[in-house]
Amino acid sequence: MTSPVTLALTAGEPAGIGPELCLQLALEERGQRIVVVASQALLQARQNDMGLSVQLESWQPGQPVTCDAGHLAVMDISGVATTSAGRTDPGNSQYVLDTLTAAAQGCLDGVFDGMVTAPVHKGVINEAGIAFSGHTEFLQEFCGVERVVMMLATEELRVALVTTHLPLRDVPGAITPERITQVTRILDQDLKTFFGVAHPRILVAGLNPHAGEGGHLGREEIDIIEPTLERLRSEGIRLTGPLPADTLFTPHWLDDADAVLAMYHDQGLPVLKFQGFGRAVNVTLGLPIVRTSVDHGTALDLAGTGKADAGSLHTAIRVGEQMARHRREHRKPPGGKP
Ligand SMILES: NC(=O)c1ccc[n+]([C@@H]2O[C@H](COP(=O)([O-])OP(=O)(O)OC[C@H]3O[C@@H](n4cnc5c(N)ncnc54)[C@H](O)[C@@H]3O)[C@@H](O)[C@H]2O)c1
Ligand SMILES: N[C@H](C(=O)O)[C@H](O)COP(=O)(O)O
Repeated sequence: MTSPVTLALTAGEPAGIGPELCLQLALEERGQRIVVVASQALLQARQNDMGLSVQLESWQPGQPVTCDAGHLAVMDISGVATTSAGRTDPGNSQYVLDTLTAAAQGCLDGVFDGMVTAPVHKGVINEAGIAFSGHTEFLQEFCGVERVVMMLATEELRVALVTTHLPLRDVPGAITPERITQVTRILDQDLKTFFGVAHPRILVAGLNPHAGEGGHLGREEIDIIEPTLERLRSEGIRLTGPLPADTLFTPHWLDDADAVLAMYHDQGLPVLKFQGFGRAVNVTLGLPIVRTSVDHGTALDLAGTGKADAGSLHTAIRVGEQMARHRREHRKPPGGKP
């Protein structure tokens, strides 16, 4: 018998749909132990506004976690400045980061088996004078690792990225042999560790139109990507590419692949989100902790209306639990109990 998984769920941007998605989740019976890491006052204010009735239970490490419908365990984080739905406030930024820190530290300390994040608003955090480009980079720095990989996935498609939240003008300079090597090794390893893919087959996109058209539309494929892939192939990693990104996302290639490695954010993610927005998960690979997230943003236009769909949050929780169980398996001593 395996013990239940305990996941921290950060509620994200106070003005966004994160807090109400947490409350929506609390109205259901849950298979996992979920502790929402957020301001309890914020959750109470949002449920008052929306006419919801969830019993918020203050939780601290070591205490049991309720899974009952209508109840929600909350690790209270102080410092929220304003709680209005739809109206962002840079004064909330440090509080938002404090929720991430508390959840991540709890994972490192073994209090949580993993963390799931509701969306934050990158722009508002920067408006507070805090440089922040995303959970992915924040957690990379917090955990002190050199490289992590952003991967979004649906049941049918996984898309990982060589570069994450970079201005487009900075992308070509970031496509280096070192980065491609690190990202590809992490992707290959974590597909095995967390997703049960024994011998991952990875399609790699080129950077330029038509993968550079033999050097006539850019040379990154010839000078950087292909030689790097060749070295990685010699390590036994199964790579196809660099392929033209416009035709890579077709059944001809995808039917025989386990993941796509795109060179930059808007090369890969629009395809994934077109295919499965609302039921996809965002995973950070290469961390010493499990972290999953929703596929959508703060949806300020929907906050407080009750119209936000919780489909992606359900996926993020399911995949987070699956990854946490795989991590336990990998750490289990031979013959030992999980
Ligand atoms: N995981 C994260 O933290 C994360 C992910 C993506 C975007 N963001 C951030 O969110 C902010 C807003 O980004 P955006 O406007 O590009 O994207 P968005 O996902 O917030 O909104 C895009 C559209 O999708 C709708 N939508 C989003 N989530 C929905 C849901 N659960 N149910 C129904 N409809 C939903 C919105 O109403 C909007 O029309 C930005 O600051 C961005 O950086 C954060
Ligand atoms: N790139 C993500 C997306 O488009 O869904 C999103 O911005 C969230 O990224 P982080 O998990 O790094 O916050």
